[in-house]
Amino acid sequence: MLSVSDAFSITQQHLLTLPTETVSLLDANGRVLREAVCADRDFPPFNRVAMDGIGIRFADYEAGQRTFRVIGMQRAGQVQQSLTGPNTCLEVMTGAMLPNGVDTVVRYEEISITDGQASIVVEDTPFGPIQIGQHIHPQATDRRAGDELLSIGTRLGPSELAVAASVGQSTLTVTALPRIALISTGDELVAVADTPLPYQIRRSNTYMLRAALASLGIQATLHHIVDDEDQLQKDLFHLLTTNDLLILSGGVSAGKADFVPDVLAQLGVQKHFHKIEQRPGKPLWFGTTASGKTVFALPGNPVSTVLCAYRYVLPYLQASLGLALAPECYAQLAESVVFKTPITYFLPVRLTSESDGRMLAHPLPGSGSADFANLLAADGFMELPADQSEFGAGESFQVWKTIR
Ligand SMILES: Nc1nc2c(c(=O)[nH]1)N[C@H]1C(S)=C(S)[C@@H](COP(=O)(O)OP(=O)(O)OC[C@H]3O[C@@H](n4cnc5c(N)ncnc54)[C@H](O)[C@@H]3O)O[C@H]1N2
Ligand code: MOO
Ligand SMILES: [Mg+2]
Repeated sequence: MLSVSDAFSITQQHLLTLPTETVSLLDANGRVLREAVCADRDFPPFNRVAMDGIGIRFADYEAGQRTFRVIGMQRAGQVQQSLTGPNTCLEVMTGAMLPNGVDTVVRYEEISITDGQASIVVEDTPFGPIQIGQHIHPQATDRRAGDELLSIGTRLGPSELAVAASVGQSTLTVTALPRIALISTGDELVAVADTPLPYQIRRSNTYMLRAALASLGIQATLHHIVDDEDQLQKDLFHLLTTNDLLILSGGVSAGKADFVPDVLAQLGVQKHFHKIEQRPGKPLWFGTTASGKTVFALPGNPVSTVLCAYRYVLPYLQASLGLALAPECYAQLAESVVFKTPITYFLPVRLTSESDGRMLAHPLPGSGSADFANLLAADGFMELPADQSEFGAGESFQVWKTIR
């Protein structure tokens, strides 16, 4: 059987090829950028006044002058003005262009203005003694015109959208989102609004998957297929033609109604693996078609479905969209754990961050891969390696965080 890391690599070698599309800046939040965004002007584009007050010539101040005749006002959004004559000043506002001849700004808090004369009354300011160049944000000190501000593969969030707006990008080229169908299978599963008979349960896995995919901005559709081989074949054939990715749950293990692997083979989906040395989620099935479609068939036990979604499916989609994989997260076990089976064990954990900077993982073993209520308290799964069976308190391992 396949190790977790080999299974992961295989999925990453068969990514979806997604086209680009152009979206409005207003619709770009959460999307993955496919074009470099460069500065069309310097940042800031002019010497910018950074405090409300007066603009003076430092040489006047250095020569002992403390009172300056106010000859006008330079507000934000006005064409640049000029300081004329010695011992004069202009009132200047934050965001304005620095007037010609001004090299120092003194805040209103440090001056008083009477009869058109501004006098400096506070010399020892919270920023220190008055200095040449103070409270001026010089042109191009942040970025230069032509600098690359956002690179291909950046996920667009609030800061990125502000930068894109400031350089005039009313539209952006991003990765198109894949069309994804989430398919529950099983005769025992009824709709959420139905009242289950004693031998039935309501389907829940596809709702979990839909919410997890929404974290990537993907709105997947929900489907259900009963445990009937012909029906499964008919419905999956149709869903394969109208989607880029199918994510199934259930029907992939050893039961007499577990038709999914056979039906996928009949439909020409090439199997890359079935079963991984892991718990939960052992019977995971992964394959692709000649036309570039992908199928993940996740084990139906809800905790297995959750683990496979976070450990394989979400990283698969991140990489397909052109995103770098999320940084690895590690934590120390808060108490010792024993797991004797020589397979990777994904232990549900609650995380706490300690005042000494450590992240602690508190085990929440629960009662197995059907106990999905146990995940309500979990922040993720700690990946305990297959070649170890005793895991001591304080030992550090990788954690796959779930969305909470
Ligand atoms: N003889 C063996 N039996 C089983 C093995 C095995 O290796 N040999 N593997 C076990 C493991 S591990 C898992 S995990 C499950 C996987 O089962 P399937 O993927 O075939 O899923 P089902 O049989 O359809 O259902 C299993 C379980 O999950 C519930 N389920 C399914 N779908 C949903 C859904 N959408 N929402 C909520 N719950 C769902 C279903 O009712 C069953 O209780 O197989 C073991 N057996
Ligand atoms: O892996 Mo199954 O997921 O152990 O129940
Ligand atoms: Mg089964």
